[in-house]
Amino acid sequence: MPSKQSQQKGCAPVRRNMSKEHLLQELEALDFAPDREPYLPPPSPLVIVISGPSGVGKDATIKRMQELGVPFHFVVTATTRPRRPGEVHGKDYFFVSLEEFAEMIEKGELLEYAVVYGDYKGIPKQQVREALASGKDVVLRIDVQGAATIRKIIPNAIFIFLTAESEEELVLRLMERKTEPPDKLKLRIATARQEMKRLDEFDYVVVNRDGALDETVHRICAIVEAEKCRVRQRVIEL
Ligand SMILES: Nc1ncnc2c1ncn2[C@@H]1O[C@H](COP(=O)(O)OP(=O)(O)OP(=O)(O)O)[C@@H](O)[C@H]1O
Ligand SMILES: Nc1nc2c(ncn2[C@@H]2O[C@H](COP(=O)(O)O)[C@@H](O)[C@H]2O)c(=O)[nH]1
Repeated sequence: MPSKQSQQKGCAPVRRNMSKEHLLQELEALDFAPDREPYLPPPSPLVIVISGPSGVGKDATIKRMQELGVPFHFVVTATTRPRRPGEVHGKDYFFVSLEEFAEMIEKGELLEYAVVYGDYKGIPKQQVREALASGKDVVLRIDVQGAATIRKIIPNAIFIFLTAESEEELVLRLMERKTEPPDKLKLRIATARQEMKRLDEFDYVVVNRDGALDETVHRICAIVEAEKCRVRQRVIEL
């Protein structure tokens, strides 16, 4: 820690009292022109996969990130699942018919697709490409089997596993959400048990604690920030 005296004398930052223009003029007088190019290129856009069992809070987390103005493109996936009350076409999902989904598969428009709890779900390839081309980070919200597929296609993506603190907490969240009848809810819990065993396939795990959504968002942002400071950037090729 420098003493007060050294801060006042020798260590005071030079530029505080002089304009950049003035300093550049001084350099010019010395016949020295520093390179104006930035030392580093801007960090590469990232693909961030947010996965984990049904009901852990993937959607709630992403929505909160959007509310807080975290910059990223959320990929709206396509599904044959019937729309739930309050869900918006083009915002939560692209709700399509079975025939439309089959056509998307046939035309090669989906980066990944799977049957999730009896309905088709898939990631529109073009959306991911366009967002990355515009320099935006891309967030994919998918189930654990989908994350495994994406790891094969985009090995340099960041894989974040979101979990609740316990199975009990997960069940309570799903029950409170009231979106599934009891038999379907049981299937989601049974699937969650299997999915928890695949934690090892992920790069990061974040516990979405009860009532602590902002803490979850903070952790995810911290992961992304750290990734942007990597010396060897993750390069995404699609
Ligand atoms: N940290 C939290 N504390 C309390 N409740 C939460 C928390 N995070 C999410 N929830 C609630 O839990 C329920 C499930 O959350 P959400 O729908 O986001 O889960 P999900 O992982 O996206 O589920 P699915 O995979 O089925 O789409 C919602 O009612 C949500 O408001
Ligand atoms: N493999 C994929 N999983 C997806 C995709 N879009 C959403 N999901 C996941 O499905 C489950 C169930 O979602 P719900 O809205 O019916 O509750 C959940 O884990 C989603 O993240 C996708 O394109 N591919």
